[in-house]
Amino acid sequence: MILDKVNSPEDLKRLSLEELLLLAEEIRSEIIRVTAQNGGHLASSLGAVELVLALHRVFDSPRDRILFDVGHQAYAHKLVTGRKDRFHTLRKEGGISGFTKVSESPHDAITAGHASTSLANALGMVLARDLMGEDYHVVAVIGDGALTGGMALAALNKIGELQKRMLIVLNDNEMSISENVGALNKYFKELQIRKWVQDAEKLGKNILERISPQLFGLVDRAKEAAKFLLHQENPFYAWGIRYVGPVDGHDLKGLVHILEHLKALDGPTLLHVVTKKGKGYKVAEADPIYWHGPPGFDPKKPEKVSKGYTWSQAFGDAVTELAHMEPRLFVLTPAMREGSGLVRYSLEHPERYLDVGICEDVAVTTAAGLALRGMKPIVAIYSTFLQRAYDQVIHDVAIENLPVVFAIDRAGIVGADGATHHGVFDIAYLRTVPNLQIAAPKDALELRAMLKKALEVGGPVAIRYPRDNVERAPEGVWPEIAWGKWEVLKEGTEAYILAFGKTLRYALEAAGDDPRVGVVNARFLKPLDREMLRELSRYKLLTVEDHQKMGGFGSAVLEALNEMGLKPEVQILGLPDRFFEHGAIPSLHRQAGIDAEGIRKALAAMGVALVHER
Ligand SMILES: CC(=O)c1sc(CCOP(=O)(O)OP(=O)(O)O)c(C)[n+]1Cc1cnc(C)nc1N
Ligand SMILES: [Mg+2]
Repeated sequence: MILDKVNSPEDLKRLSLEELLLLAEEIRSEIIRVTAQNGGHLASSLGAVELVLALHRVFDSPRDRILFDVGHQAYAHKLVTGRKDRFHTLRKEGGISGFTKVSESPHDAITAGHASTSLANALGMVLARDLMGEDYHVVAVIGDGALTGGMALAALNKIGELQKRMLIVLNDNEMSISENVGALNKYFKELQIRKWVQDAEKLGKNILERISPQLFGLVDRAKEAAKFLLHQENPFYAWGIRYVGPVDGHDLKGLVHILEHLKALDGPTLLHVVTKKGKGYKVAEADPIYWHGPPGFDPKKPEKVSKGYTWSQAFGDAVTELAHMEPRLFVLTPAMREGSGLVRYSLEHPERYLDVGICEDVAVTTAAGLALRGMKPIVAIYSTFLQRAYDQVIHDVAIENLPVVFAIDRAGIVGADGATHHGVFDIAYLRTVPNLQIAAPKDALELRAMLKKALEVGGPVAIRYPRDNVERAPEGVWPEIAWGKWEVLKEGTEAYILAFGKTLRYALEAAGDDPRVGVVNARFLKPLDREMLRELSRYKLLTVEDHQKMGGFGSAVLEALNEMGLKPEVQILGLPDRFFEHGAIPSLHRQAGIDAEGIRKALAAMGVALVHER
């Protein structure tokens, strides 16, 4: 195998073009093999193989800095930068990350996972380079989806003004996770010379060149002039950035040629490459949405596997039904239609659905605008990505107490996507916001009850639920819920575990049938159910949450007890003050001590050693 000879990008420079082409196919097979075992971002990484090889052929990483926006398309990059022997550990606990990670390799220029960060990072690097009088290239690879993020567009504006030497490679496959959205995306389609036109052009060139080189030269110059005119209103020109393209992102030879040329240019240049998401693997090319991030699969017989009924689907089913009952309901997603369970909703209520692109800030403030004019918006958003819109939650929604509902998916540890994707800060960053209420349902029925009630509350409400399966709730059933009230699931004589969401299962498992330990579904985190808390303050209390300990639910309980002048023995279980890497959710929960075992240990330390513990 040629890949056996590649231990660093240096080795790529010694390969012939034929060997490079063979290497691309070997890399594709290795990406498919390992993603089939471990799951991962298959289609994105398959689409970037030639681009990665061309970049590492032309540039000199790690001296030159090559940044990958989101970092999920960088499996080929990992394979040619000394990690091929560890590639089988991709996304596994203790293994290599599924994204680029500075601490993992000198070739990983940024730690990524959240979109749209590469251009501002690159801007910082070129400023540092020039201030320190150093001389290296900075290349940022950004997808058409990531380019819909405000951070990226704002960075372009600054990059164009400063005119620092850097190369931006737009990897345009017309896809985000779903089909890409936005005016720029439409513009790229117009700009792109369709494959069939490119082929026709190549055919025309061959014929014309044979007939009359002069005529060919004339036609070619006319085409270039037309393209130049076409590009004049090119937004990148407005941003002061040299635009080159669109070029075929799978033509390895052509990419190497053009990158060699662009490498010599000064100022900022954007090379627009057109790729096929899932390139080289038929099922992924045919359905880049499913194969964006499949769980494991049989590489010989790749089939879609059902992940079971999830909280996301329970949410999607609930809002789809709700929208028939509430004509002012409007659902927004920042580029996570599938992940947030909104495919059915988007088909049944297209006029009250909006995918804003990868810009959570725009999603939240657009919801504010909708609420100001009488609509009832729901922002469907992952906990980790809501971090991108914290000021918008405060400034545009909470201050005026607007009726916006935040359906916060992936709340808690999420597993293989690791530290950049765990949703473990939202309680802390939301509970300090006045007017905003926070709830966490124990099952799909309670989720339906909370969503329906939240639309009537009249102010902002955040409802958080985990990345997990859940038992389906019957359609058409809308139970009532005592808003703000906790629920005792099991009585106890000595201690009570206050839990919600996913940790409730651990609490019930830990308490078992021991009469001394009660379990409370503390489903309202703000406001807390102070009346029940006062009653329970006669017992020892153990709070448990799938969230950072600092600033979380347990902190809120302590603050409330303090304000009420109550001093029961309280222990808080939550994630310690560090980042959790990628790994299996149960294993990470065990490490954090928030699973049934951790709860039993904490109770034993409080003098309540459970019956089967004796
Ligand atoms: C991995 C992940 O979380 C991805 S990959 C991806 C699509 C990126 O599209 P792009 O065109 O940039 O790349 P492509 O896959 O090669 O087409 C999204 C929306 N997400 C979720 C997401 C949402 N919001 C933010 C701020 N960051 C991320 N990463
Ligand atoms: Mg894309």
